[in-house]
Amino acid sequence: MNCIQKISQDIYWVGGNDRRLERFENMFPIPNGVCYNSYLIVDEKTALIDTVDVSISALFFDNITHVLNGRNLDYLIINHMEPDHCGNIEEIVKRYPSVRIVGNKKTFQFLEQFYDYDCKNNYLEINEGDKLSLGEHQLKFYYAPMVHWPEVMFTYEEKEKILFSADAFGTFGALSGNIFSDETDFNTVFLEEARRYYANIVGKYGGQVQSVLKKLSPFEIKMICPLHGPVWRKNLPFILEKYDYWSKYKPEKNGVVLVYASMYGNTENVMNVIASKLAFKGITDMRIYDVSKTHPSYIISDLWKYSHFIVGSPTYNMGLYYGMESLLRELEALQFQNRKVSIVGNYTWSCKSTAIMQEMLSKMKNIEIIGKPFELKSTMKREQEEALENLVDEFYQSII
Ligand SMILES: Cc1cc2nc3c(=O)[nH]c(=O)nc-3n(C[C@H](O)[C@H](O)[C@H](O)COP(=O)(O)O)c2cc1C
Repeated sequence: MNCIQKISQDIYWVGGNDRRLERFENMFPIPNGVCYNSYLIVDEKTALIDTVDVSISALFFDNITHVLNGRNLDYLIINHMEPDHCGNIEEIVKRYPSVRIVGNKKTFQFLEQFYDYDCKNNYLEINEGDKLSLGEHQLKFYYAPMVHWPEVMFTYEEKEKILFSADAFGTFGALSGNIFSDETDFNTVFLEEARRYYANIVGKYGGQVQSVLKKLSPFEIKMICPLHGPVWRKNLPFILEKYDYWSKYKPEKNGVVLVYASMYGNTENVMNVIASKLAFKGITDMRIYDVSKTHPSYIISDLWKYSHFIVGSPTYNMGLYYGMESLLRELEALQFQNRKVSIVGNYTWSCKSTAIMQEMLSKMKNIEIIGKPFELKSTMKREQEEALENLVDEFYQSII
């Protein structure tokens, strides 16, 4: 049974949800599932914009068949060649042998790398700014390299001023019937997941996102149709502003995330003491995470949101506790920048954690280390209280 949505007079959502998948990219937990969006434009010519993951192929073909209602599919536009959107190209060509597959040079290169099916005769290669007429609807193609793969392009529909934005402006989370973000309680249901999706998946490519935002700025956009999550129709400035902040690595909020590793609870204890002292001084809405408990994608998402953070970790095998090391490596790989941080190290016989955290953080762009790193020798002693108080003071002053 088909399950479609109309997003305008001639444009249909023919995607679907997956609430069974445990991890997106086999890495990121998705407790609220995910949706794969695909859009079908019905005009003098018909055009499908991207396909879906193979996990929902049966539903997808029910949807297309229903909307086409016996008509042929003339074009398949591939904005993004990642398998969660491309799993059905071969089946599309088998069902609609005359379909023209619209993509750029890199799209076709990737298509041939992933799939053996030879459909070269179907290719319609476009360049930046090329136009395709469907009748009343005119499509224009713009490259959006590394948002978040090199072949990515955006398709702009000129009549209704709709931007088909590939993975940009997407979010984790399945749809609950409502296709438009303004029909959802977006801030409660999706915002945290949209940030987690951005920070972890697109986060590394802030510069490229900024270039695309500049490229789009002269266009009038009435709707944004991403490949995951709800469609943006009202309140477009809200998501555009979020993207501007996220891609500039600009914190959305003055606030603190405390992240620690701890085996016996002593580093954890100091992090709690620091948070309590900051709370006493008036800092609100802090977040504390144990790297062994919380998936890094959630921690990274909050680090993207807040202006300040504190890291605490014991020494482990003359190195840094693995979970903390992995988190800091991931942040560096994501080009995380523009934050203020303080450090808490712990050890029993030879301290390495403090220096390693310092070194890893200093490799990141514009990460300012506040105060003298606070070091514990197994547990915090009374005579260290003044030093901790001083660090908290300095850290507090850097927030207000
Ligand atoms: C497997 C293992 C390796 C460790 N390696 C070191 C080390 O190389 N140097 C050191 O000084 N302490 C090392 N420690 C000790 C812890 O860093 C130390 O006890 C610390 O105080 C634990 O902090 P916590 O109470 O927050 O877990 C190691 C502990 C474990 C279990």
